[in-house]
This record gives sequence, C-alpha cells and structure tokens, in this order.
Amino acid sequence: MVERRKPIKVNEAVTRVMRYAKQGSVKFVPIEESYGEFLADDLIADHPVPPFDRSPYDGFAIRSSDTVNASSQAPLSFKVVGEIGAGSVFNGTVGPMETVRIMTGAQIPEGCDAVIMFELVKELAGGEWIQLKRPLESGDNISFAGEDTEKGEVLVKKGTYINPGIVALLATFGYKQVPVSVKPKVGVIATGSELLDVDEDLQPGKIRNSNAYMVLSQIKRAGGEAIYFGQFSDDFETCFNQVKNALEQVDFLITTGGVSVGDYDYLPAIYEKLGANVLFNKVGMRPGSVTTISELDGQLLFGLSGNPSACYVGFELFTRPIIRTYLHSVHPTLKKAEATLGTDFPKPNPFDRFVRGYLSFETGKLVATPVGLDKSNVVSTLGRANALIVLPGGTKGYENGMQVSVLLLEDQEGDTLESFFSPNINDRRSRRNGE
Ligand SMILES: Nc1nc2c(c(=O)[nH]1)N[C@H]1C(S)=C(S)[C@@H](COP(=O)(O)OP(=O)(O)OC[C@H]3O[C@@H](n4cnc5c(N)ncnc54)[C@H](O)[C@@H]3O)O[C@H]1N2
Ligand code: MOO
Ligand SMILES: [Mg+2]
Repeated sequence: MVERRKPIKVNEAVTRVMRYAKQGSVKFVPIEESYGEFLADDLIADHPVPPFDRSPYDGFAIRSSDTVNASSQAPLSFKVVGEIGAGSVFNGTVGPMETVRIMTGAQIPEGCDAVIMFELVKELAGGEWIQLKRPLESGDNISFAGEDTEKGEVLVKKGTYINPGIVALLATFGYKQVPVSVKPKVGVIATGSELLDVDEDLQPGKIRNSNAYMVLSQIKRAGGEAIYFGQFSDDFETCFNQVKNALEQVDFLITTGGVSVGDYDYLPAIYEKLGANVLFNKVGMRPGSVTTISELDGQLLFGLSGNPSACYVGFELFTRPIIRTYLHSVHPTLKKAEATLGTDFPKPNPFDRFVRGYLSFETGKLVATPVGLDKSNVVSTLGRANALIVLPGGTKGYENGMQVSVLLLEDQEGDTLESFFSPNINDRRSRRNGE
C-alpha cells in the first residue's frame, strides 16, 4: 500500500525548518575580497564623514562677515594670502579682507566660513587680489563635517550582502580586513538511475542531470559554499553510504530526487536508517509538494524533488533562509513584493502555487508574467524566471490585472520571516470577499 502523506502549509513547513537554523562563525578577508560576502558585524561610523569642513568647489575661502557690503556697484577686494589643494591645510588664521585660494576637497581654513567659486570672482594683479560683487552668508558652499554621516551611526547591519557601495564605506572607515560570515558548506547529491552526466551523449530512457548544477548555483546565489558529491543510481546502499559520508563533511546536505512514493525513491528509507527526524514530507504547494526535510542531530537534510522546477522552488523556499541565517542575515527569505499579474492563470489548484515568472516595469507598474509552461518537470523556463508568483490555492484561478504577491529571485536584500509569513495580497482579498 502506498503511503498517504498529509500536506502541511508552506508557512508551517518553513517554520519547522527554521527551528534548526543556526548562525555560522566569522572570519576576516582583505577588503579587496569583500565584495559579494556577507558582513558579520554592524558597520558603525567611528568618525564623522567628512571628518572636517571642506570646500565642495574650486574657489576662494572667505569670511562672510567681510562681504556684507559687496555689490556690483561697489565690489570689494580681498588679498589672496594662500593656496591649498585637497590634502593640504592652511596654516594660520585668515584675517579681515583676506582670502585663500582653495580646491575642491580641501579643509576650510581657520577664520573662513564661506566659499565662492572661481567663476564668480574677478582676479586682479596676477591673482594676488580678487574682487567680489556679492555678499556671502555664513556656511555658503561649505561641505560640513558630519553632513554625510555622523559619528556613531549604524550604516550597515550585520548579515548584509556587501555591494560596491558598502565596500566604499568599509574603506572610508578603515577596514583593511573585513569581518564576514563564514559560508555554510552545503553538499549536493543527485540521485537517479536515469541521469547522464553533462558530457555524456543521450541514451534511450536517460536524461542529463541538470538539477545538481542548478542547485550548486542556487547555493552560491544564496551565499553558501557548494560542494558536489556527484550523482548516483537509485540503489539504496550506494545512496545511503553517499549521504552518510557527505553529512560528515557539510553543514547542510541537499539531495535531489527519490523523495516521492516510487519503487526507487529511497530517500525516505535512507532517513529512516539514519535515524533522522522527518520534519515533513508533503507541503501544500506546487511545484515541490514532495519536498522532504529532516534533521539528524540538528543537521538539516533537504530532500528536494527530482523534478527540476520543484527542486528549484524547494531550494528557494526552504534552503535559502537557512543559508542566509547562517550568514547572520535577519532578512533570510526571498524578498516579497506586490505586482500586477500580466496574463490569465486559469488553472485551479487546491495547493499554493509558486509560478516561475518574469517581472518587468510597464508604465511604472510592476508586472509579473508566468514564463511559460508551469509544470513541475519543466526545465526550459527556469532561466527566464526572476520571480516566483505566489498564487494561493483554493481559488478558481487568476485573471490578468489582479494584484499578486511575488518573491524576487535575484534580489540580495531578502525579507524578514515575519514579512514572508504576512498574508499574501490574494489571501487578503479572498478574506475580504468572505471566500
Ligand atoms: N504516485 C505518485 N507519484 C508521484 C507523486 C505522488 O504524490 N504520488 N508526486 C509527483 C510529484 S509532485 C513529483 S515532484 C515527483 C517527485 O519525484 P522524486 O522527487 O521522487 O524524484 P524522482 O522520482 O527521482 O524524479 C522525478 C523526475 O525528475 C527527473 N529528475 C530527477 N533527478 C533529476 C536531475 N538531477 N536532473 C534532471 N531531472 C531529474 C526524473 O527523471 C523524473 O522525471 O514525483 C511525482 N510522482
Ligand atoms: O512536488 Mo511536485 O513538484 O508538486 O509537482
Ligand atoms: Mg520519484
């Protein structure tokens, strides 16, 4: 008799997995290698930026109180008492009716409180004097210390993906070595007697193994270190030994295939023999309903489906938040947004659907369009998907123009679990309509 599995809700499944989430350790990398890593400590400004009042223009630094009576009818003359480029400091104090020639980025000389651009003054006597035809106010054209950021401000939270702008901040605050999260080692094993390797010619009844390479890339996109243990035929002993061996070398292990109820689906038996605790083996979602996740002494085993789209979605919903939490992120899930559905989606389904979609901006609106054939065994449409369109189950289908929730696949910011669990826009609408 085939085992009857009881599906649980997606949120409940994520909650069960997240109970085993843990944070990894911290290491230091040279700043040149920090791009694409995850910051392991809050980045706090330990000095104001800029650290001193400076000139935003090439011009003349001046005491504004000396300029009160300047006009085009009665221009005032100032003696140029010095010249400073960025990096130089004027020694001394600028006195009444004196000015200093100053370049962009140079520190405002003592006594001065305004700057006027070269273009707005007349130089006299070979540059020894300048003539000014307008009054300046205190603070005119000064880039003040701390106007960019104040000392003590938390600029980047730990767990954030380090982008080039953050690298600039790290440099600004003197991080020659950057504290980053150690990436979790995530193992991948593909199961299936039908699997050919990438470089093999097609043979009757066989297909090339695409899941392993797809998942290895998903691990990297999520921020993990991917370790491939190879592909194995549907043979219980072989797969059991491979899983057992791999578990000793990784933080988390992903298998693809063999989790359903088929004669050669050995993962359930492997979990049993390992003594692993199965958190769930059926989720009310499409694709990926057979996703099975278990834990052995706190170590998570992700039994992703063999069907490529199901495997892909299972990873993004369940493995990604575990990887991101390990990297100290408090936004571990895919980022959720709202968009307008770009086509009809008439298929009814009791389960929540995560439809591979393409998000685009059309006259200022975010539009989500399914990328094509929405079956769990397709691989051809995955490459175009930059979002998963969330279509909660229990409806008669969806129509072009409806508001839908979407999960962004290429975003690096992520979302909190709370936001991920918040009702999808379609759920909210269903409730309003009393459905
Ligand atoms: N009687 C039932 N049959 C099935 C059920 C069910 O509930 N009752 N669930 C269906 C659903 S839904 C899915 S999804 C699949 C899941 O199957 P498995 O996870 O056990 O995976 P396999 O049986 O090993 O393979 C399924 C499918 O995927 C292809 N595959 C496998 N590995 C790869 C790979 N590395 N690269 C590319 N493609 C792969 C494989 O050839 C099969 O076509 O079960 C349904 N059946
Ligand atoms: O798990 Mo299957 O992917 O629901 O289609
Ligand atoms: Mg199967």
